[in-house]
Amino acid sequence: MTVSRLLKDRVRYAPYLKKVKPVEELIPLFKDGQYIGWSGFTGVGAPKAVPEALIKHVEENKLQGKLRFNLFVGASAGPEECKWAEHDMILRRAPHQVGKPIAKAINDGRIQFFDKHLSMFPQDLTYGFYSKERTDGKVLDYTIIEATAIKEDGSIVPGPSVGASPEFISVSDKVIIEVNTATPSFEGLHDIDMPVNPPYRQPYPYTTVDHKSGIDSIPVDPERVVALVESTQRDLVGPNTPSDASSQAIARHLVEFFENEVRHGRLPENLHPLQSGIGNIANAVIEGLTDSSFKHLNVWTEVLQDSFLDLFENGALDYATATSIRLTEDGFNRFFKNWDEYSKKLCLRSQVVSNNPEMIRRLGVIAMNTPVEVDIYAHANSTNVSGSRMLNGLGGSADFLRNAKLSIMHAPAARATKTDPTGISTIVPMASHVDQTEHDLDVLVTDVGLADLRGLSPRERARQIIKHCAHPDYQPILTDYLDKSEHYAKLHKCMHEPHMLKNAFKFHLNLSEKGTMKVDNWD
Ligand SMILES: CC(=O)SCCNC(=O)CCNC(=O)[C@H](O)C(C)(C)COP(=O)(O)OP(=O)(O)OC[C@H]1O[C@@H](n2cnc3c(N)ncnc32)[C@H](O)[C@@H]1OP(=O)(O)O
Repeated sequence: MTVSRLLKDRVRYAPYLKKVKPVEELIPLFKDGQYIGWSGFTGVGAPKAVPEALIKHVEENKLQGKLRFNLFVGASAGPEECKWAEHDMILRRAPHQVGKPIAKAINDGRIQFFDKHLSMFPQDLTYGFYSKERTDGKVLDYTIIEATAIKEDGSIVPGPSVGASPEFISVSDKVIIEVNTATPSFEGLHDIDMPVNPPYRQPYPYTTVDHKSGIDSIPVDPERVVALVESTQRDLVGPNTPSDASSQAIARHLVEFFENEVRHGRLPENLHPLQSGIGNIANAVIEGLTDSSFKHLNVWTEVLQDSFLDLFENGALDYATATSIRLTEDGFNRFFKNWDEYSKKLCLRSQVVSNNPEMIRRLGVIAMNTPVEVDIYAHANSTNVSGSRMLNGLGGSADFLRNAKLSIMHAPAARATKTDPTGISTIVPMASHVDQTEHDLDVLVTDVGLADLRGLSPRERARQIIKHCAHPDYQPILTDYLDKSEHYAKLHKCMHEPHMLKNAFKFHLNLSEKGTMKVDNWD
C-alpha cells in the first residue's frame, strides 16, 4: 500500500512500513468476545481509526450486540468508546470511563464495568486477574495503541498519555499501532517504566517530580506487531466550563488554608507537589492558585488540564508530571506553540508510577479531588449517585487520597436540581457508597467553607463538617440528625460514630420520593 510522506517521516523502523495496512483490512481480525487493550487516558492518546472502522462495520452489517469486546483502557478513552457503547460493542469495561452513553450502558446493565484504583489496574491485568476465565492462557488478544512516532528500534513513542500502554503491550498477543500524523510528535516528553512483577520488582527511584530514569518510548517485539495504520484525527476534548462563584469560593478557602499551613511551618513556601482530579471544580481550583502568590510550585498528578498552562505561563509552576495531558484544542495549540519551553518542564509517566502510593507518600503530595457526596464522619462517595448510579468511576482518587500528605476533597455544598433550587446536599448523614474512608480525608472544602479534620474524633469531625461545609439550608437538618443520633447512641453506649440506621439514608430516600433531600422529620 502507498505510505504517505507524513507517515514515513514518523516511522523510523523500516520493517514496519511493510506492515502499513488500510484500516478496513483489519476488520476480520476482530471476533466477538475478544480481550482488547487501548492506549489512552482521560480522553487523549486513544486509538481512533481502528475503533471507528469497527463501528462502521457494525453499523453496516447490523452487528449491534453481536460483536462485543472486553475493553480495557488505562482510564477513559475518547468519544470512540462512547460510540462503542451506543453500538453495544462493549461486554466488559475497566477501570474508568467518561461520557453519558457509556455511563448509560453501564447503568442500563448492558456493560459489566468494574472500577479499580488506577495504580493497581495495569498490574492486576498483567497478573492475569482479568482473564482468569480464559482457557488459552492469553491476557489480551490485541492492543491498539496510538503512537506519534516509531523509533529506530521499533519502540513506540506515545502521544499525550502513557496510561497502561506499557502493561498492555507486555501481555498482548498481537499489537496494532495507529500512528497519528495529525498531532505533532511527543518524542522526548515521556519517562516510561516497563512492568516488572514480584518478586523481582525494584523500588521506583524518583525523589523529585522532575527525576527521570525510565526510557522515552515503549519497547515492543516487532514480531507481535501485526499492522500499522495512519490516523489523522486529533484528540477532541470539549471546552471546560468557566469557573463560577462557587468554585472560586472553594479555591479561595483552599488558598487561605495553604497560606496558613505555610505560616505554621507545616508546608514549605512552595507547598508540596500538587495533585488535582478531573472535572470543572478541579480545574477552577488550579485557576485559583494562578491568582495566588505561591511560586515555584510543582505538580505530581495523573492528569494535566488547561489551567496548568496558566500556572506555567504566569511563572508560578516550575515542573509538572502526570500520565496524561488532557488539553482542549485551544490548550493543545498553546502547548505546541510553546513546545520548547513546556517540553523542559513536563514529563509523562506510566500510570503505575504517576499514581503509585509509594511515590505519593514519599513526595508528600497534596491531593485534591471532587466527591459526589461526603458524610458527616468524612466517608466519601466518588462514584455512585444514591448508592448505585455510576458516574465515571473511582479513577485515581483513592490512590492519591489514601497516600497524600494532605488529602483534600472539594465540592459545592449543594448541586441545584430542577425540583429544588438549593439542590442535592453534598454533605449527607451516611454516604450511600464509600470510596474514600474517614481514615483518608484530612480536609473537606465547599463554597461555604473549609473543615480541617486532622486529629479530630468522628463526632468532632461531624460538627466541623456541618458547620463549615454544609449548605445553610441543610445545616439545621444535619445538626438535628446528629443530635438525635447522639441521644440514641448515648442510651445504647455506641457513641463513637453515632447513627440512627433507620434514618441514615433518609436524605436519599426523600430525594427519590419528593425531589429534595430536605427531610422534614426523622420518624
Ligand atoms: C482519571 C482520574 O481519576 S482523575 C483523579 C480523580 N478522579 C476522581 O476523583 C474520579 C471521581 N470523580 C469524578 O468523576 C468527578 O470529580 C465527579 C463526577 C464526582 C464530579 O465532577 P465535576 O465535573 O466536578 O462535578 P459536576 O458537579 O459537574 O458533576 C458531574 C455530574 O455528576 C452529577 N452529580 C455529582 N454529584 C451528585 C450527587 N450527589 N447526586 C446526583 N448527581 C450528582 C452531576 O449532577 C453531574 O451530572 P450531569 O453531568 O448530568 O450534569
